[in-house]
Parts: sequence; C-alpha cells; structure tokens
Amino acid sequence: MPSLQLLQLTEHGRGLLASRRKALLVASGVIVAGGTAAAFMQSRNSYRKTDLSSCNGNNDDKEEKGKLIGKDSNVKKSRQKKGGMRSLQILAAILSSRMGQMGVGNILALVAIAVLRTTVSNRLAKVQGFLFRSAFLRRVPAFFRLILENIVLCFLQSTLHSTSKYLTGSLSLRFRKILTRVVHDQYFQNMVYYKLSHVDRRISNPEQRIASDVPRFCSELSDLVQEDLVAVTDGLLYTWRLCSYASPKYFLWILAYVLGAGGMIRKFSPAFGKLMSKEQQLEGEYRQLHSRIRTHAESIAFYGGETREESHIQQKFKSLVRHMRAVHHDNWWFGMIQDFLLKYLGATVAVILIIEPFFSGALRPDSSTLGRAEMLSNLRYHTSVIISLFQSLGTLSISSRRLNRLSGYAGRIHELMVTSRELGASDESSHQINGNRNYVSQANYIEFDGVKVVTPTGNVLVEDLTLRVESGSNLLITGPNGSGKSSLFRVLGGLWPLVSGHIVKPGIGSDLNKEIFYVPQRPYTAVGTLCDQLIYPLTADQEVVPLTQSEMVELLKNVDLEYLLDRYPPEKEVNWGDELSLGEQQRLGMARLFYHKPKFAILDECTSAVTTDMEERFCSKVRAMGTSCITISHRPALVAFHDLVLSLDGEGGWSVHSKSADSPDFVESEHKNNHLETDRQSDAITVQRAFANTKKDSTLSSPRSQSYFSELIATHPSDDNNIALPVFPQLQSVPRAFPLRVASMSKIMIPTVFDTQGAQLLAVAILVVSRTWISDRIASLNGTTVKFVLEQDKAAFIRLIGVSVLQSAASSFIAPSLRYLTALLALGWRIRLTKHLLKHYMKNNAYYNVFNMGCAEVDADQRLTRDLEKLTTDLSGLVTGMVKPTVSILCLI
Ligand SMILES: Nc1ncnc2c1ncn2[C@@H]1O[C@H](COP(=O)(O)OP(=O)(O)OP(=O)(O)O)[C@@H](O)[C@H]1O
Repeated sequence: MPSLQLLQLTEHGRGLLASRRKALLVASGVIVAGGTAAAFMQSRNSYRKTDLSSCNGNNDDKEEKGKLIGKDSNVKKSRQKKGGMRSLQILAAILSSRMGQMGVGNILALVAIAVLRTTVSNRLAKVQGFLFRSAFLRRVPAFFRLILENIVLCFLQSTLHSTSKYLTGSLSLRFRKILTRVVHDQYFQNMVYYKLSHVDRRISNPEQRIASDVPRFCSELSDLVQEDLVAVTDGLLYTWRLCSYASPKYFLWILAYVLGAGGMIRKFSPAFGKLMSKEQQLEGEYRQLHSRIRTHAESIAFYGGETREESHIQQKFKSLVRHMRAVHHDNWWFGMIQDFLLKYLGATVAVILIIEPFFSGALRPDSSTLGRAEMLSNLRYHTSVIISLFQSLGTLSISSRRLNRLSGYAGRIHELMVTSRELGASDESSHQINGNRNYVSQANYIEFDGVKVVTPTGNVLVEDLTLRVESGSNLLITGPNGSGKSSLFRVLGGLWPLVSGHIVKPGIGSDLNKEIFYVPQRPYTAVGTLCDQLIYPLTADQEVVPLTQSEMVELLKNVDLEYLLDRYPPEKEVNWGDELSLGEQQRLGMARLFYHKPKFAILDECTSAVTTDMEERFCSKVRAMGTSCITISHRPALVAFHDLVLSLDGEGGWSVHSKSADSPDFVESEHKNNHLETDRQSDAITVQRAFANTKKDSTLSSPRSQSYFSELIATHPSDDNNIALPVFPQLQSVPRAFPLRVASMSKIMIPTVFDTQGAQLLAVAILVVSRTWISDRIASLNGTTVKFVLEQDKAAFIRLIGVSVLQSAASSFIAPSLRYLTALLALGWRIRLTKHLLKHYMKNNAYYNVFNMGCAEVDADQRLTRDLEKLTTDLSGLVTGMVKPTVSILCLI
C-alpha cells in the first residue's frame, strides 16, 4: 500500500499533532457549548421582549407576564400549530382536486425524474467505486472506459437536475394559478374586497396575502414535493441495495437514529409558522405605508407632511427589523441543534456504519491485492449508499419543520378565504330570507321600509327610515356631514349589511349597476383609454353595441370635456387619476352616467367640484334622459330638480318634504330621536330652511341672474404678447454607469471598514477559516480511516470516532453561525439603504416628483420595499459565497 504509507508521519510529528489537536478540540468544544447556550438565551430573551412589548408597552410587570406567557404559550402554540396544519390540509385538498390532468402529469413527470435521478446516482457511485479499483489494479483501458461512463452519467445527472427544477417551477406556477383563482373568485364576489377593508377589518392587507403569500406558499410547497419525492425514491432504492449486499440492521440503525434525532428536533423547534406569518404581516404593513405615500403624494406634499410620514414609515420598518432579528436568532440556535443532530453527528454515525462491515461484516477485505482493490471499490459504493440513506431519511424527518413553516403561509391564505366566503355569503343570505324582518326584494322602484343604518363600528346613523322613490321621481338628500347620507346607499348597495328593515330595489345582484348607477364624490378612474373611462365598469368585450367616435364626442360634449380628445389619442392608456383635475374627473364620471343610462342614478355630491352652471345642466340632462336622480347635496339650488327632499339630522332622525308643499313646515313623514335639539339637529334645520327659501326664491339662486363682477379691472394679455413658455422640466431618469452606481452603493453599505458590517464580514472570514481547517481535518480523518480498515485496527478507529464527534460539534456551530451572519449582513444593509433612500425620497417632494414628472413608471414604493429586500439578501449571499472560496484557497496555499 504505497499510497497509504506516504500518509504516515514521524513519531515526533504525530505526537506534536496529537497534542495540538487535543487543545484545539477542547477549545472548539468550549466555543460550541458556550455559543449555543448564548444564542439560545439571547434569542429567548429578545423574543420574550418582543412578545411583551407587543402585548403591552409597560415593562413593570414583565416577570408576571413572563410567567403567564410561559403557561399559556404551550396551549396557544399547539392550537396555532393545529390550525395552521388544518389550513395546510385544506389548501392541499383544493390544489389536488383542481390541478387537472396537466397537474397530475407534472407530478408524474417529477416522480419519473426522481426515479431516474436515483438510478443514475446509484450507477455513478458504482462507477466511481470501479474507478478506484481499476486505478488500484492499474487497468488503464477499463479506467478510461469508466471515466467516459462517469462523464456521460454526470451529464445525465445535470440534465435531470435542471429538468426537475423546471418541472418544480411549472408545478409552483400551476399551484399559484389555482389558489389565486380561488381567492380572486371569493374576493371579487359580493363586494368582499370592500367589506374586508371597510367593514370587517379582521384581515389587514389582503393584497399582501394574495400577491406575496400565495406565490411563496406555492413555491415552497412545490420544492417540498420535489425534494420529498427524491428522498422517497432514494430511500427505497438504497434500502433495497443495502439489504442486498449487507445486513438490514444498518438500515434499522439509520432509521432509529433519524427518527430519534427528528423527534428531538421537533421538540426544540420554534413556531416557525407563526414567526413567518407575523413577518409577512409586518412586511405587508410596511409596504402598505409606501403605497399610501404614492397614492396621496400630492396631498402630503401640499401639507408638507413628509417628516410625519417618514417617522411613521421608520417606526413600521423598525418593528419589522426587530421581528426579523428575533427570527434570525431562532434560526441560529435551532440551526445548531438541527445541523449537529442531522448533519454532523449523523455523519459520524454514518462513518461507523460505513466502516463497521469492513471490520466484521460481509465486506471485510482479504489481504490479497485484488481483495484490497475490491475493498476500495466497495467502500466508495457503500459510503454513497449510507450517505444517501441518511440524507433521504433526514430530508423526510425535517419535512415536518418545513410543513410547519408552510403552515404559516397556509394559515394566512386560508383565513383570507374563510373570511371572504363569510362576507360574500352574508350578502346572499339577506336576499333570500323573506321570512325575516330584514331582507331585500326586487321591484321597479326603490323603497326603504323601517330601515336602520348602522356603521360597522355599531353607531346608529338613521333610525327606522321609511321612504319610497318611484321610477320617474327625484329625491334630494341633505343633512350635516357624517349624518349618514352616503351610508344609506352603502346599505342599499349591499356594502354594509341590512341590520333591520326591508329594502326594495330594482336589479338585485349582478344587474345592480344597470338599474342603479352610483356616481361617487371621490371619482374613480380606471387605468386605460378615454373610451375605457366612459364605458366603465364594462370592458370593450362586454359592450353590446360598441361606442362610436361620434357618440364618444357627444358624451364628452355633455360635460364640456371634448378637448380631452385633442390632448389624448384615443388608443393612449393614461393614469387619469394623476393627470386630470378633480372637477375633470367628476365630469368624466357624469359622462359615464350618460353612457349607461340607468333607471336610477345616485349622485353622491358628484358635482361638488364642478361649476354650478355645469351642475344644473347635468341635472336637467339626467332628468331629460328619463333617469330618476337620488342626489346627495349641500347646494340648495339643486332642489329645483327634485320632487322630494329627505333631511337627515345626524342623530338618527329624518324628515321628508314634498315639492308640492310651499311651506318648509309641511312634513310628509318624519322620525325624531328625542325632544332636545342638539347642535347637529339645529345644523340640519338651518340646511332645511335654506332649501325651503331656495324653493321660494329659486330665480334668485340662479348664478346666471347674478353678477359677480361689477367693474373690469384687468384681463389676460392678448395673444400677440404671449411669450412661449419653456416645456415643463422632466426628471432625468437616465441611470448612471453601472460601476459608478456600484461604487456609490458600496459607500452607503460599508462607509468604513470598522463598522458593524465590516466586523460582520471579518467574523464571516474567521468562521470560514475555521470551517476550512475542520474540513481539512475531516478529509485527513477519512484517509486515516481507510488506513485503519486496511490494517484492521479497531482501537485506533474508535479513537478516531471520538475526535470526529468533537469536530462535528464545531462544524454544527460554524455553519448556522455563517448563515446567521449572512442574514444579519443582509438586514444591516437593508437598514442602511432604506435609511439613505428614505432621506432623499422624503426630501424636496421627491416622492411626488418621482411619479408626476415623467417618471410615473418608476414604482418607487416597490423598489424601496421588495426590491431592496431581494437585493440585500442576494448581495450578502454573494459576498459570503465569495469569501468562502477565497479564504479556503488562501488557507490551502
Ligand atoms: N367603514 C366605516 N366604518 C366605521 N364608520 C364609518 C365607516 N364609513 C363611514 N363611517 C361613519 O359613518 C358616518 C356617516 O358617514 P357618511 O359617509 O354616510 O356621511 P355623509 O352624511 O355622507 O357625510 P358627508 O356629507 O361628509 O359626505 C360618519 O360618521 C363616518 O365616520
């Protein structure tokens, strides 16, 4: 055995190495034990602190609460776990029932690939064993033939690997399509999207659950399916192989070890599902604040509210960072336990199982050259079998932890589905139950019969309202701010539940918009062409008779907006909400009404931002069209266009005046809450009197009969004197050169070498040096092991196993610590970049300019949140990934 003899050291060298090794092993043992304990304690403390502060800001009764939390947490934890797992089962059932033939085909293809991968890797291990044998026996032709086979198998393996990745990606996409469709169906049914955020409020940020939790859940689930399939096929094939050439006891030992270790891991495992769910919630709230800034940029800029907004965003970001730190800590100490039990101690147990049959089992080598060559070949193959079995059973045993993590996402998605279903169903039931006191029925008119309007928070706005609006008559609703004028229609439209009374209206359900068309005070403009605005909510495909160019001109002329046709080409898609003034948007809303020609139109102060002239023209045109108006307005001039006036007093009381009555005292019907006149009621009476007076002197109220200006003082200069103004300055969005961008980003991320991130990078380098040293020791141990097998030196082999256990412990400290430092590095960079960008983003109205000066396509909120998170995670992974080989190469040199 010349090659093994070369490994022998001198007596002195061996002694020196042995004493050094002992010292290093003791030191690493102390570091590991201390590190694990410190990480565990720190993590517990920080987690408890976070929990307490989220329960109550007061720290005085911390101890008492700690005890309480200790008692309750176990019950709560297991309840949450069960709830999450139940949600996971339900989502899995939905996915399997809806995936169809293509989905089944996808999974079958993954099974086939898993079987092929296992077969190829089994053959590869065999071929590599044969390679050792032919090299040992110096059989050159066989060696080259085996090298060729090895190359072909490696190529096959990489092809199968990427095919498997592709199929996993497709499966994830299929899962996403199914779940998104299911969630969307419920979300868009019966105005659930409105009720979730305005009425129910159990679910914050449903959009985060749909757009972020669903894809993450699907991607992790498909990865789990793929990895578990490979683990099962590996487990089955290698168990069969092992039992065919050695005793089944080896398999039983592995199984017992993995089950025991898996059980211990489960015992220690933090509630990852709950942690993940909270992380998603905090991330959603943080993103929500950024999109609010985008939506309300102009108002914030006019108020100069950036400091207030920035501090709010910083606060949310801080709570997200605090939670992420706690999660990283938990991952750290738990990673040490998991890595030690499954990876490193597992590897030591594997070494015993690999070598044992070569000492006493069926694979014991004989002393001939051929026997030794056979032993090398068998050792390579047997090593591969045992390692693969450990890996596959290990993967299966930690599946529960991964399922626990998945259950966090599943819980959030399922909660959204259940709440949506509940909110959607509650609407349907109120339509059907005719025996109940509160129900909705269909007729050609609108009637409220004993209807009570109650806000989602339980405030009664209108008591016992009884009122009928026939088709062809017009109703004006008035009353102080917040008296419930709009809320009346929230109940009529089914946005708020009907708690008591009976409503009759035309077109229940899907036909509602055809019969009753609501024009809100805050106009809504969809992204699209000008034509899309007019036909909204219909799409071009849904139009029975497509809108012609001349009809479009006519509609726009009705509201004096025909100049928009010159400004915007017909096919141009515009974000109208950003480009039109409030009055223009309101007029677009009016034009929409002329397009739809509904039976009833609810005009909810929809003319508040247009001129009184326009308002009056609009009202008379709507009447001429044959549409009955129900108008909410504070403008007395509009009374001329209505037959009935409903006045709300803001205290639950109401009264109805008919047009035929000259006197304001003529009350057709009324309901008063109490006899004492409150401020709001006297406010309501003042408004009523104004309306009554207007009825008497309606000619006086006409703006056309009054002259606002008695004397002309100045007018605009004539066209000849007009000087051409420069074009409005547009922001330059041309990016700087890539190296310059990288340089300025590095300056923000690592301003000095001696800061936290610099220290973290140094710690990464130290850990990588230790890891390289340990890997080197393990490699040398493996060589020595082969020597002991060939010498059949059992005692030396057992000593070696002891050393291996300690080295494993050190490794199980280093690997999770590296992962932890990488995560901390990413978090630190994210904090730095966020702070830096926010400082500039919230200064000099940059958050407004970015959307309104030619950079509307720059989705700054997305870039500040999701993109920054991805960038820093990838970057820290890349940096530690680069440090690792660099340090390893330096160590080797
Ligand atoms: N989603 C909601 N949850 C709880 N309370 C609400 C909700 N929406 C409205 N309210 C409350 O209901 C009351 C009536 O609101 P509503 O919009 O009907 O007023 P209004 O009479 O139309 O007022 P204005 O003249 O100012 O438009 C207000 O006090 C408001 O705060």
